[in-house]
Amino acid sequence: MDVNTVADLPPDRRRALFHRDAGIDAIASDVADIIERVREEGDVALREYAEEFDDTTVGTIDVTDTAERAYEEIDDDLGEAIETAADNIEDFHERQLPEDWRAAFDGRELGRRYRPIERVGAYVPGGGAAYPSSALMTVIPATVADVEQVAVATPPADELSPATLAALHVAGADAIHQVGGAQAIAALAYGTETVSPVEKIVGPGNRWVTAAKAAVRNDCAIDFLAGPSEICVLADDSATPEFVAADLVAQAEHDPAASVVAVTDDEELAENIVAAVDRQVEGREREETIREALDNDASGVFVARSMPEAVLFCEEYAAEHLSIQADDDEALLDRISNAGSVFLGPYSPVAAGDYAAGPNHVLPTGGHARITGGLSVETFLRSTTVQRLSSDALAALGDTVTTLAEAEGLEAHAESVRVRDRAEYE
Ligand SMILES: NC(=O)c1ccc[n+]([C@@H]2O[C@H](COP(=O)([O-])OP(=O)(O)OC[C@H]3O[C@@H](n4cnc5c(N)ncnc54)[C@H](O)[C@@H]3O)[C@@H](O)[C@H]2O)c1
Ligand SMILES: N[C@H](CO)Cc1c[nH]c[nH+]1
Ligand SMILES: [Zn+2]
Repeated sequence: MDVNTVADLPPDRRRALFHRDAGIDAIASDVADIIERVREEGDVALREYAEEFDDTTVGTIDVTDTAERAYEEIDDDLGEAIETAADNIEDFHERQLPEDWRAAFDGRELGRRYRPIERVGAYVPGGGAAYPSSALMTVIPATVADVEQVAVATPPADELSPATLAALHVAGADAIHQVGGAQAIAALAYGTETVSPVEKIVGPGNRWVTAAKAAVRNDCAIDFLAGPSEICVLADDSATPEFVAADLVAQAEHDPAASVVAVTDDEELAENIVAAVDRQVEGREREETIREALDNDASGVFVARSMPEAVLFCEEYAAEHLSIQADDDEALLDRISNAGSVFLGPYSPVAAGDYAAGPNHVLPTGGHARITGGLSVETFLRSTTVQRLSSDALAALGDTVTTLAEAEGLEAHAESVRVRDRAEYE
């Protein structure tokens, strides 16, 4: 991990940072082949890919009935942690449920109503580490939205993670399939003998999962691209280097393709963050993954000439997670628009939000925070508008509609209004 000056960043480094893609584009054609094979060969392909990519032989793909037992058998401490996290996530997401509404607009009765999508697929990662937290983060908002069928795909293993299965039980998953990577996304999008196709796929994953979501999105809705993890820490001289470093190392631990950056106006702090990172990485269980992530071109510590310049850097980077560790964090927050989730102050480590604070940890990566927020109850709802016009309200609007219809050359549209103005139909 190196220290760089924001003002002197060469164009290729700016591209690596601000147009980062975590290696997703490079595997698009391999992913297309995997998807094609799953569409042609169904479960046979899923089993063969499990041997090839997950190094395991899959017996039954549908493992739904193992979740309850896993929940009963896990340690009490783990069970309690899952329940506490689940309660906090549920509380936060219940606040997001929108109300149907109707209102009068000059005689026009207009409104909006919300209904859940019927069949949703949730991807719960599990290649390098098990992700019971992602089980809670994907399935709970779907159940809060009242989705009828939530089908989960999670990578196969000789022994599936009991914590993930237990979390899926607590969250209320309806079906659980052991299938991972691009093949899981293909199975959820198009169906196989065992996996029923869904209407929308949600959830995070590595670059294989993310590239596959991008590839199927014309045939099956997706939430957004939630790929290898990212963090940007915006810090001033009040920040504690050990805290900043710990947050960078934590997100680096997810994936060699993770992007972890810190930006500050204080050169000494930048040097101290790098030194603290070095101290913290040494001897870590996932040291190799962390080092690769820290050393990739989309990671680094950056020195800006001022805090406004540091804020601009954050806006351009558009992080999945933005941590603000600075004196006037609320004033800095006011100037930020592009971030999946913002963590304010020294005692709000991203890891708290990853697991248990309540907000969703499935968040847009690769700069997609410029255009979308993270997973929410709304992700699982579709809205329908409703309109009722009285004859007076239609009469009041008639000239506007017919004039615009004629301007568009759509005479039948105009006539469908005029016909209602004739006495014989009353
Ligand atoms: N953005 C978010 O909201 C968010 C949230 C949680 C986790 N994540 C990310 O999820 C990811 C989890 O990654 P993971 O790898 O542990 O689990 P994963 O479940 O995402 O991926 C594992 C699967 O990848 C496939 N795969 C691996 N190597 C392959 C290859 N060479 N060719 C084809 N397929 C291959 C395998 O099929 C395997 O089942 C990390 O990148 C983490 O940062 C993101
Ligand atoms: N930081 C991840 C999102 O990028 C979420 C997570 C799950 N477990 C630990 N962390
Ligand atoms: Zn994390």
